[in-house]
Amino acid sequence: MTLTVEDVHSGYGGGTVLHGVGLAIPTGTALAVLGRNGAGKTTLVHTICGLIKPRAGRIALDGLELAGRPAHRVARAGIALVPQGRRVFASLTVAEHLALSRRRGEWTVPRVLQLLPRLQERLRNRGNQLSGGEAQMLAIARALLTQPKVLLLDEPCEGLAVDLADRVRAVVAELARGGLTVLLVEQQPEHALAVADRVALLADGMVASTHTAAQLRADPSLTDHVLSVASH
Ligand SMILES: Nc1ncnc2c1ncn2[C@@H]1O[C@H](COP(=O)(O)OP(=O)(O)OP(=O)(O)O)[C@@H](O)[C@H]1O
Repeated sequence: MTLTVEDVHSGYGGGTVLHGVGLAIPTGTALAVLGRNGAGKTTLVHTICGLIKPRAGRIALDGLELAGRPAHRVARAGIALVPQGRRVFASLTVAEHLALSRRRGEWTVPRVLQLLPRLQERLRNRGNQLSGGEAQMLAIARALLTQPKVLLLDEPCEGLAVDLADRVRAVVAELARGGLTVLLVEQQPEHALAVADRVALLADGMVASTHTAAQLRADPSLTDHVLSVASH
């Protein structure tokens, strides 16, 4: 399904963080949103999935308007979030996490374990016994078991060892190739390019520019003005 975000304004209390964000992610493609710390990336994904109510703007899934709907309604419409920091429960086992997330649909527990075989070996381990990479795999598995059409991933490779981060990115790229619509929040351009077809640069609460992966590979300096600390 195509996710469309138009002129979204959002923030906390008296402060506005997003000042008119616009994006469109066609079915089966992956868009990475790149931006510095505090640029508003998490605010954007939380606004899309209904955890923060936007002050203005439109958020639609294949034309179905979702802006302002509560998170459980947005989830039911087919948008799942893999949150920053994984958010797994310390005292629940992997098997219990999977059982709690499961909804009827094409993603079954055996299918997610096939995609993420490391979890198969950890089914009886509790959340606090998992490595960062395993917890990230579990966070992705949980999201898939809700049968999403759109997957939002907030810095999924943050804090992971290089080989595990590569594995997580490979899984996300495979999901997009399989037809999921993916929005990936990243801070490193090279990580975004490992997964995304297109990259949106977020600065000062707005999309400063959007580039194809090929354009960014050909001219890495395109990200300089939004990512370099010196320019601010
Ligand atoms: N719960 C909150 N209440 C008030 N302000 C917040 C809250 N969460 C974030 N902010 C502020 O909103 C701005 C954007 O934060 P956000 O977390 O969206 O940025 P980010 O791009 O995801 O950053 P990071 O890369 O550090 O995760 C920051 O100035 C931050 O301090």
